Amino acid sequence: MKILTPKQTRELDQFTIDHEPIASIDLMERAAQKCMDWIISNIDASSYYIFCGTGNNGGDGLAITRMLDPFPYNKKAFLIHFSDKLSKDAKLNYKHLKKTDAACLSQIDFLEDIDFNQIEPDAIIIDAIFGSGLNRPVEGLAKLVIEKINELPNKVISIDIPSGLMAEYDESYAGSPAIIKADITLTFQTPKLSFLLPENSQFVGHWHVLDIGLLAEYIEEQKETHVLVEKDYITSIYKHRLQHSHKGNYGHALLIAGCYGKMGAAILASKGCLKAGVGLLTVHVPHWGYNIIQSSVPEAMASIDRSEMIFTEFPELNGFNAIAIGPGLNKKKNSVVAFENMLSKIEHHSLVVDADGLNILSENKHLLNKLPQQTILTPHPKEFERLAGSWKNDMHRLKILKDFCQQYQVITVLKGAYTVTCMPDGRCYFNTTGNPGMATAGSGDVLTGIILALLAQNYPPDKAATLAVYLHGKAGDKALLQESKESLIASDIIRNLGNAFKSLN
Ligand SMILES: NC(=O)C1=CN([C@@H]2O[C@H](COP(=O)(O)OP(=O)(O)OC[C@H]3O[C@@H](n4cnc5c(N)ncnc54)[C@H](O)[C@@H]3O)[C@@H](O)[C@H]2O)[C@@H](O)CC1
Ligand SMILES: [K+]
Repeated sequence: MKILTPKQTRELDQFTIDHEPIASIDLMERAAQKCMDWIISNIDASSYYIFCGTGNNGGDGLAITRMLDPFPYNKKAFLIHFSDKLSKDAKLNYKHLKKTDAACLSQIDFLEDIDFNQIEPDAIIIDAIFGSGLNRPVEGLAKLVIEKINELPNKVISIDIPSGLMAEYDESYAGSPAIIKADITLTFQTPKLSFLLPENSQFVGHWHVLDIGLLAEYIEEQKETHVLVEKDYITSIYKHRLQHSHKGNYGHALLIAGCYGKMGAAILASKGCLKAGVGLLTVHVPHWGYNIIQSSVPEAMASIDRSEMIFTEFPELNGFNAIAIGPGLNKKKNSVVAFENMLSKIEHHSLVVDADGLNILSENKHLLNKLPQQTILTPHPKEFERLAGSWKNDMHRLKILKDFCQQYQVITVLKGAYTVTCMPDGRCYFNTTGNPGMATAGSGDVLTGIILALLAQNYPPDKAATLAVYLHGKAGDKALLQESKESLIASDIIRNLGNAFKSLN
């Protein structure tokens, strides 16, 4: 699903109004009705307090209040009068509500006009103060109201976007205190980019996309800049296996991993790679790790380094079509030299760099310029900070990520909730699978193995990265059927990769 910018969202509204065609007031009615349908089916409460702004988001809130009328609920709507200029459709809905139930409607000019004590703790607050039209931090009366709502124990449902949160913002917006902390956000047609940034999960709560019938035709024409990766996208890139195929069809991968004391990382990455369908796997390990890898992963072939303890050389690369380097490696000088030598020998191979491979890059930045185009880097946020510098907020981090990928023409998988895969042209793909149980030792090594396997099977690097991230998360979700978030370990992710693949059929 494409994520639209605020400008595109406005254009999409207008496109629908012009081409469906539909009057804007009827579109607002449709949006409010979708919210009502969701609320009636999912919420069990007897009182609703609806806080409305003066723009179209407020118009939605006023329409929802009217739609509550046939139901036996207590309801009260507050028009937060931070501007004299009501939008045209908010004004119409204001008049309409006044006719239906004038008693439930109050205009609020001062914070004291609201008796917050009357709001029962189990009542639902509907937040329709600001939507996607917000273009600066909230101040004055609206700020006071938002702060007061955040102090209440009530469940809050935000319409379209928590009031005070911008759909997109720059680094200067960090730390704005007046943002509604919603439990649920009902957003229209596509999610907003800010929903996908970790720092905003405290505001957005659980979000649901409501289809209000805005025209897909417009969305299809828009360039993919930010994409939410869901099953439909993944099934469109997943290649089914042919009946008459053999292991030679699925590539030969080289994994360079492990050192004295860190062979587990090499084992986990190897198993992830094999379970993700690679034809053949060779693991290059220090001499010391030979027995370990042979006995733990009998399906893999071993290439032995002359060094007892660390990575100092690499095998002839010709026979391989994809290479991964980094899990459980180390950063010693001889390994850096071997890594640099290997980079100069890479021709047609796809490359993944993880863990200590990334640390080598951040301590030897000149190597970044030597990475083959479309190399896939898989940092967690700390590793990314070492590679690309620090950020002021998560939106700023996204900008740094895009600049980094464009500068070095690499693909970066920045791990976390909604792991984002950024392409060399700046396109960003946000993953939707996975869970906090996967924040566990070795989880990243498994991901590296999966990416390596998909590259070896000839997936283009951008698709290999997004598909691997999705499958890795899905395997983690499947593992949660037997495990808890605490008990889940990297081996459970490997064990559930089969279920993750099956879920694509
Ligand atoms: N246009 C359409 O067709 C539809 C719009 N819908 C609703 O309309 C919303 C967008 O409405 P609007 O564009 O009217 O904007 P909002 O209702 O989000 O904001 C109201 C107005 O406040 C002003 N403003 C922005 N930041 C402010 C601040 N910090 N302090 C004070 N005033 C500020 C802006 O001029 C804006 O027009 C969506 O979020 C959605 O809820 C829905 O009804 C669906 C259909
Ligand atoms: K809102």
